[in-house]
Amino acid sequence: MDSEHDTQRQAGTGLEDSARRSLLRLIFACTGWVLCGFALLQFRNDNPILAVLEILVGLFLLWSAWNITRVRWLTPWIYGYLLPTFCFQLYIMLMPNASVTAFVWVYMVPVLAYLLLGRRAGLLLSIPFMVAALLLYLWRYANPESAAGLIDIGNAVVCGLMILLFVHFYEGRRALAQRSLQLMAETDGLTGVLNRARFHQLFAQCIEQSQRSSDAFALVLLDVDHFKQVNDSWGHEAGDRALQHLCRVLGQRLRSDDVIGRLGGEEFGLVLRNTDAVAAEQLVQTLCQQLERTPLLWQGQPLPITATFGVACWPRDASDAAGLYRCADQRLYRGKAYGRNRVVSSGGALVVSDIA
Ligand SMILES: Nc1nc2c(ncn2[C@@H]2O[C@H](COP(=O)(O)OP(=O)(O)OP(=O)(O)O)[C@@H](O)[C@H]2O)c(=O)[nH]1
Repeated sequence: MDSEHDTQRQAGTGLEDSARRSLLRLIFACTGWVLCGFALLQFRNDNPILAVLEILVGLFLLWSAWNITRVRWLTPWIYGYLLPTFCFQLYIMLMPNASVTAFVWVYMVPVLAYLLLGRRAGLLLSIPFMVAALLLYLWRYANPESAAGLIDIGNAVVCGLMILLFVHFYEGRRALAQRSLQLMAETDGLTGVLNRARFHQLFAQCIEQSQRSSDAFALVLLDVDHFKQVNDSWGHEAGDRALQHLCRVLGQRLRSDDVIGRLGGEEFGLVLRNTDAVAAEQLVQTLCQQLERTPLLWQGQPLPITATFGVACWPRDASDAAGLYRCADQRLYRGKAYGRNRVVSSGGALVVSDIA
């Protein structure tokens, strides 16, 4: 549920954050040194203004390479580098005494744009710069009257198109692979809900957000009743199907921003965002009853599945994550002790589910 939104968001931005920072550091350092080197050549080429400019920008990039791992928002730095760099490449092609080989730098445009921005933004940024570079090339250097001139144009255009095509294809496959790896790392293979580690991560994030915004939310821990008997009587495969069935039933009632995770064996956790104590108790009651009324059909026979729920509400029941977890856990085990198939949601009170 939540993991899907998260992974989709990340997969659309090119490399993951830490890899983008490392790559930017490398790019800034390389560009910084290259600019300082080229500045010396510009001095020799009688172009002191450009030389000074290149030295200043080169030094700034070397300083940025040192600091890029610490900046908070990366995207402005990426655009702040790519846009001036791509414009500068076009400007160099316009300079009267520019070398014809300055044109080759344009082939870096799709490589950098796709790696740093992902497929969509990479394509949108690459196309206008590559088209502009092609028009400049045709205007300045093209000689379509001779066969050799036509071959030059063909080389420049086809090479650019092939780089764009390969990078586009590669970035699509890479993003897909990253998304499926991330899903595997964050979800439980049997039920498809979040695994324990990811659940705890999102739970901690929810605590942090609620501390800032003072929004209420609920943590629910639940454990399938007499699950050993399900395995012993119907077999392990039926037990597996029962766990999948439970997650399906829960998932049908939860909202898309609620979190559901498997904490181990037959124990699950829910984080109900923006839900106060009253709403949480009502919802969990409904979940408990819904589960009881929806048996798993196994080999043509109804296999009853019930669970016991412990509900703890933020900020009513605790002032930190560990306290809230402990509270929900204690309520779950109190529910087990009182006979199972019920919701325990506050103090010593038991809210017994509607068992016929
Ligand atoms: N089929 C299946 N069984 C599992 C899985 N994970 C844990 N189990 C089984 O779940 C059972 C849990 O048994 P217990 O801890 O005694 O709990 P219970 O029988 O549900 O009893 P109460 O929780 O007290 O109601 C064990 O038999 C585990 O082998 C799984 O992924 N698939």
